[in-house]
Amino acid sequence: MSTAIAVNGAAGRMGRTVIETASERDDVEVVVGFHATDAGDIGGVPVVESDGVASALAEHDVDAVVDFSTPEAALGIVDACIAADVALVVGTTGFDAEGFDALEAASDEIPVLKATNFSRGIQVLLRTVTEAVGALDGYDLELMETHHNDKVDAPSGTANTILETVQDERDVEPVYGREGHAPRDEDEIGVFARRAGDIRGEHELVLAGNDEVLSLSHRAEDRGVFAAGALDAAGWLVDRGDGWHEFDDVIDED
Ligand SMILES: NC(=O)C1=CN([C@@H]2O[C@H](COP(=O)(O)OP(=O)(O)OC[C@H]3O[C@@H](n4cnc5c(N)ncnc54)[C@H](OP(=O)(O)O)[C@@H]3O)[C@@H](O)[C@H]2O)C=CC1
Ligand SMILES: O=C(O)C1=N[C@H](C(=O)O)C[C@H](O)C1
Repeated sequence: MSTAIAVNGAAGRMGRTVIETASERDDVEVVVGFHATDAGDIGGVPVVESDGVASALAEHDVDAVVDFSTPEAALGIVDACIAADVALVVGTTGFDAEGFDALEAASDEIPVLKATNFSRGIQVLLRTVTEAVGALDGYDLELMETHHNDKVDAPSGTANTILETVQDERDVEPVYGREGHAPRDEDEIGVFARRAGDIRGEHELVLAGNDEVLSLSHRAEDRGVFAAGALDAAGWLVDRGDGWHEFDDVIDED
């Protein structure tokens, strides 16, 4: 039986990609989409206004919502998901601490899975970051990301996740985009965000020391990679209980 999915942010770059990616699979079906205003029909999927989310979840018998929208729009559907007892997969980035706490609180009542990056390669990169930073004590660390020119949050959610992963291993302070007289401190990590063209998403952590440079990098070549991971997560999540879940657990169980 396929998982019935609703897409929040259906008219956006990722929302449209999720609808297209799901249309090529048998295990998931996008049954409805949500947009701030009436967006008609996208890829054969009815898209309803966000004030109709609660009734649409019931009417379309939705199992899971996949959200790629804005922090405000994501938080705007949480109560409806709880009321309908629907699992929530969040791909949106750029939440502040309060927004993140609201998602965590929702996970007391429904299954919630949030990932800043639904590519499998990035999950493996995160594991590698832990190993490399743990093993290469004292190496200088620098973090770079590059995205399309319409991206609004910086650094990217993924860069923040890489930074947190580094900080779990080593006590480093981020310095964002150096400028002027800015000698490097041994306990800092430079963080840089570039925006250009339609670059799907590039991340690189450089570890330099001991007359060598280790570069851990990832490049997404198509938004379909994120859509596929989010749909995998949705199918996995509907069989789980209420609580906070990680994408790493999804790829571990394949
Ligand atoms: N976790 C991951 O793997 C990935 C995460 N992302 C993240 O996903 C998010 C979306 O990215 P992207 O698709 O490129 O951005 P877009 O701006 O293309 O899409 C966001 C969409 O959400 C819509 N929206 C605004 N308000 C609402 C609302 N109240 N209800 C429903 N929809 C609404 C926007 O409409 P309008 O334009 O009319 O305002 C827009 O169409 C970003 O935070 C991005 O960082 C992106 C790729 C991968
Ligand atoms: O906005 C994007 O495009 C992307 N956003 C995510 C992020 O902020 O890390 C994931 C991916 O890099 C694409």
